[in-house]
Amino acid sequence: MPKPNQTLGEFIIENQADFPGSSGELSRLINSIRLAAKVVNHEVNKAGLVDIIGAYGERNVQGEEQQKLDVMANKKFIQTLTNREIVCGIASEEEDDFIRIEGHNGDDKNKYVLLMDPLDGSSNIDVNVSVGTIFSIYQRVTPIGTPVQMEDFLQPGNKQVAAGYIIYGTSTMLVYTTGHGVNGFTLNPALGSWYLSHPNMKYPENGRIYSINEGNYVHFPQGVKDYIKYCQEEKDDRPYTSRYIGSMVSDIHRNMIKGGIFMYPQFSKAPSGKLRLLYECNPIAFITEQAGGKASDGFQRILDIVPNELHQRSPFFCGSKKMVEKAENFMRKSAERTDYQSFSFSSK
Ligand SMILES: O=P(O)(O)OC[C@H]1O[C@](O)(COP(=O)(O)O)[C@@H](O)[C@@H]1O
Ligand SMILES: [Mg+2]
Ligand SMILES: [Mg+2]
Repeated sequence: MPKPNQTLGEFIIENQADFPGSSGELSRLINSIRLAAKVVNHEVNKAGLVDIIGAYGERNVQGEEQQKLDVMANKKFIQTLTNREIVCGIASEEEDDFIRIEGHNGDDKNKYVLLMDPLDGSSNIDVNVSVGTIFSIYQRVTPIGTPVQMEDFLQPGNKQVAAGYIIYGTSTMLVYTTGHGVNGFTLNPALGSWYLSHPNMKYPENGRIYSINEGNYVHFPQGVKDYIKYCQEEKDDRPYTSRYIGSMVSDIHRNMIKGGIFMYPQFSKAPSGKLRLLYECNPIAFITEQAGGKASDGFQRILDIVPNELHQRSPFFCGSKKMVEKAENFMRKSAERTDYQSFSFSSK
């Protein structure tokens, strides 16, 4: 049972017991992430003082303008994990292809791959609003000792062995799961140590916060419009409160503590949604389910989606179980109506 104010280092050692016979490689990997997060936190906190905000001048594989902090965070995580020879491969939002990480003897001795969104909420960097880092860890499926392959990364989310996020906000927190519940650690900047501040995090089953970029309203599927109307209706415990930070990690973190739903659906300008399945939706969905919440693409469980591309996108509905179920009902009903209308139109 987690002890309040336990340090992350102590917690990792103590929870090694969750993995009888394990090599300790996953613990060392979490430890490396803990270190990289501190390095990035240090840079994020200086944003505005040093020349680290603004555009980097290049576009990533998704065609998005990279921010200097995107590139810095990407570099720091890759450097830290490479130096510690703790993964056999890394995939990142800021890298076109996956990176093979060889040991210093040129061997491929490690069994884990890491996928990451090094800086989440890039549009908020310059305006001093909280941003984050998201990571997802899998055991490779190709033999140890051979070069890592694309199939090691294109695994469904239900195969994750660990996932987490770091939030660089009013305080800096690392929240993660290894499939045994969700725990949150707060960095004490003076001591440089992470302390267990949020043991055993649980989503309230229901909530009163809905989180979506309503600026896209007219382009949303009818089911989403119906659900937003439902949230805004003067009835029972509604209307709900609308909150949207625009950094997914921060919106999700708030909803997990207070109860709520976060939605980034498909819409006419983004037919598959915006968020990336492998390093945004999957890790957040794993944490959400481990905290008693629910995550889907409006119809299917996110963790059961079988990926076929490294940077593929997915619609995302995530949060308190009852709220996500309600939103899914509206999506299903409107889909049935559309099917009926297209059927009745086609049969005429
Ligand atoms: O500005 P929009 O379209 O609402 O998008 C905001 C969403 O995009 C993101 O910023 C995408 O993540 P990145 O910043 O890592 O590219 C999410 O954090 C956020 O929820
Ligand atoms: Mg992101
Ligand atoms: Mg990003």
